[in-house]
Amino acid sequence: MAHRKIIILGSTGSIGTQAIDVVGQATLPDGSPRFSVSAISAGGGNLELLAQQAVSLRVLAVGISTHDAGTLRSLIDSRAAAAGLAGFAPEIFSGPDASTVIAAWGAGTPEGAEVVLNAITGSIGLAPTLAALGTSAILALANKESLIVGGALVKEAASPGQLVPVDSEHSALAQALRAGTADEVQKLIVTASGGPFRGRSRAELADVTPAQALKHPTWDMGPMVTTNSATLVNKGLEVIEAHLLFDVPLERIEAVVHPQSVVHSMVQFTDGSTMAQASPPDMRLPIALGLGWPERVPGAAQACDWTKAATWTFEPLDNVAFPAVELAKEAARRGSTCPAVYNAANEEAVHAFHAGRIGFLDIVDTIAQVLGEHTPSSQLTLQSVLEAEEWARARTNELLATKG
Ligand SMILES: NC(=O)C1=CN([C@@H]2O[C@H](COP(=O)(O)OP(=O)(O)OC[C@H]3O[C@@H](n4cnc5c(N)ncnc54)[C@H](OP(=O)(O)O)[C@@H]3O)[C@@H](O)[C@H]2O)C=CC1
Ligand SMILES: CC(=O)[C@@H](O)[C@H](O)COP(=O)(O)O
Ligand SMILES: [Mn+2]
Repeated sequence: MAHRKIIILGSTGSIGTQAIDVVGQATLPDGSPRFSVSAISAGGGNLELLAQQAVSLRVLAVGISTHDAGTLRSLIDSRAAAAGLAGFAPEIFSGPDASTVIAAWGAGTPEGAEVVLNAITGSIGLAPTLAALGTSAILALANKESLIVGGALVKEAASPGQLVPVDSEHSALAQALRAGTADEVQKLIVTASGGPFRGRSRAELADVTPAQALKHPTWDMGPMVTTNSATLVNKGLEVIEAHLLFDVPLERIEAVVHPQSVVHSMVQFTDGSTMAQASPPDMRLPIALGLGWPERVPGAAQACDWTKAATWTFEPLDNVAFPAVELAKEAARRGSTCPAVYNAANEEAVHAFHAGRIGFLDIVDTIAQVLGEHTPSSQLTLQSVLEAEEWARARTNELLATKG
């Protein structure tokens, strides 16, 4: 166990702020900090918080995807002065490539990070993911979208053991997979809370509102992933994520509804044994494991309380009301640029839903239509992914303009 320098991309979000919490708590056996943060980045939607993080973590570099470097600098200056840190002046990078620059910040120098946590939301995280994989750092990946849209490109860029999942289900699978060899694995079972609309029929989903979709039953997360949990698109993305991370064929990956979100996923082995990872729903556990991988971080989160009565239930997915998982599997089977189209269409439709332009059912219906119209590129390259995404976003918005 040794001290690790980390970089956090998306530091102001749900995962980013919980990661900073983990960093503040974790110590080495001698009581010294286990982690320190050398650089952070965010979208620029919350400059106050970013400046406060930069000063309290004493980072060496900060990135924002907007062009507000001047505002950020003055916010950092005034917070640093108030904290008695005159002269504190981290490097600031601004503009659309800032997180990509931060992802590789200090690489190859003594200041370089041992772990990069990508906690950006959306497929905009692809370039930072590839940049982090171009260094010798471990990539602790919360930004599932970059793996799904980049597919083989991301896998090829990763050296063995470099890509470590932070997503709760995939962290659970990675832990359960420690119990057996690859040829002993029969199935991966990815659990789903079922979201706020679990149990509803398709007809009963027609009038649900954005506010209702943002009321997740078990997790407190950013708006995109919360909405994706409501449509089950999140589970579709996670089935593809599991397929890519663990090289298990899609037909041997199942999603099952587990409303309590305590069993985070399971591996079924060929002898009939199932290994499950269980803990109360708290992302600090998989975040800490991602930062410390392969070592656990003691005290990262509360364990289950076995002195209290508890019930865990499991039920099959309703693929009629929630066809997003089957659709994701179809996208992954077709391969190439199809998963990128699935994700891009979803990102656009979710924005339209929250803007009140379309209904809830239009989200997955539109993904299906756009995916159906897509001709996958013959070769998966960064260029073909970006082109497919651009086409999918434009086509989605064209279709959505006729709804509402
Ligand atoms: N939240 C959770 O519990 C879980 C999340 N995940 C995954 O983790 C990722 C992050 O989710 P979550 O933390 O909930 O999301 P949030 O919306 O809470 O946070 C997103 C972060 O990304 C930053 N960001 C947005 N756009 C850009 C950009 N162009 N460049 C750089 N940074 C940007 C935001 O900055 P700002 O707002 O300051 O502009 C913010 O810091 C997603 O992929 C999600 O699916 C997976 C499992 C659980
Ligand atoms: C915490 C986490 O990993 C989320 O991705 C979670 O999976 C969302 O819950 P759902 O199971 O409802 O999608
Ligand atoms: Mn998850």
